[in-house]
Amino acid sequence: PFSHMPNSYYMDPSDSCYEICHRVIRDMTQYGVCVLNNFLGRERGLMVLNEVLEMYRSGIFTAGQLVRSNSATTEAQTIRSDLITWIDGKEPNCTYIRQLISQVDNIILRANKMANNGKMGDYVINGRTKAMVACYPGSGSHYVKHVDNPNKDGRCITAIYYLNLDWDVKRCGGLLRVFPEGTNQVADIAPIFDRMLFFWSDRRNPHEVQPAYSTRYAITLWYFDAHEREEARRNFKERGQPSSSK
Ligand SMILES: Cn1c(O)c(C(=O)NCC(=O)O)c(=O)c2ccccc21
Ligand SMILES: [Mn+2]
Repeated sequence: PFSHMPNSYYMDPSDSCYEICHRVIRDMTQYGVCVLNNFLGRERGLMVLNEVLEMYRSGIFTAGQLVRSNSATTEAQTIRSDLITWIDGKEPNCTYIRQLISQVDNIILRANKMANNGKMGDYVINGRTKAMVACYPGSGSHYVKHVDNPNKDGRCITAIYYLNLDWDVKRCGGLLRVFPEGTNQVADIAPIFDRMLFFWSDRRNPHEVQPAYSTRYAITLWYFDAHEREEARRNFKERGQPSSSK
């Protein structure tokens, strides 16, 4: 639960898209963070989980940045040990992941239109990255405190879908701790099964993944703001760097 933020919202299959979008707009506008529980419902959530487990078993995940030896000392300092793979959802055996992605697209794009004069947080959302499927293999794997988009690369909303059945933070760790800018209070979000999380990707929401002691899966999408993205691509061109394809 959030000390200064909304309690996460328990979705119900009868919820209309309007109600959900309204909730997203309200929480993002007021807190910059929004949590929706029971996002797909147990059955479809399990189908997404099975597709991710199958992908993991097939070995297509690549190590994040496993270790970077710390020159000052001999032992290799593990800076993050996540395993990731990028998918667009059209791959074989990704039917349910594809449905999840289009469900999130639906909500984000409609919420963006519904918000006052077609903007949510003054953004005009016109695209997103591929889906990043991430696995923390347990044994203390973690992700240091960071900002997803510190330098205006165009990403405005981070959307994370968690897949972890029976996740107990006391036993398994893996808590997402968000440090919202401008307050000394934190938002602790457990990566529990069928939970959907949205937050502004910029410096308003530094966050960390605390050490995980069980295998921890999540699927992340980053949504682009049209103007910021266009500006970022222009800057890349001027600096002669190919604008990233994502
Ligand atoms: C694996 N992983 C991440 O888990 C997060 C992240 O913030 N995750 C939050 C979470 O899983 O709750 C990231 O932001 C991230 C960024 C680039 C590459 C990999 C990344
Ligand atoms: Mn992040």
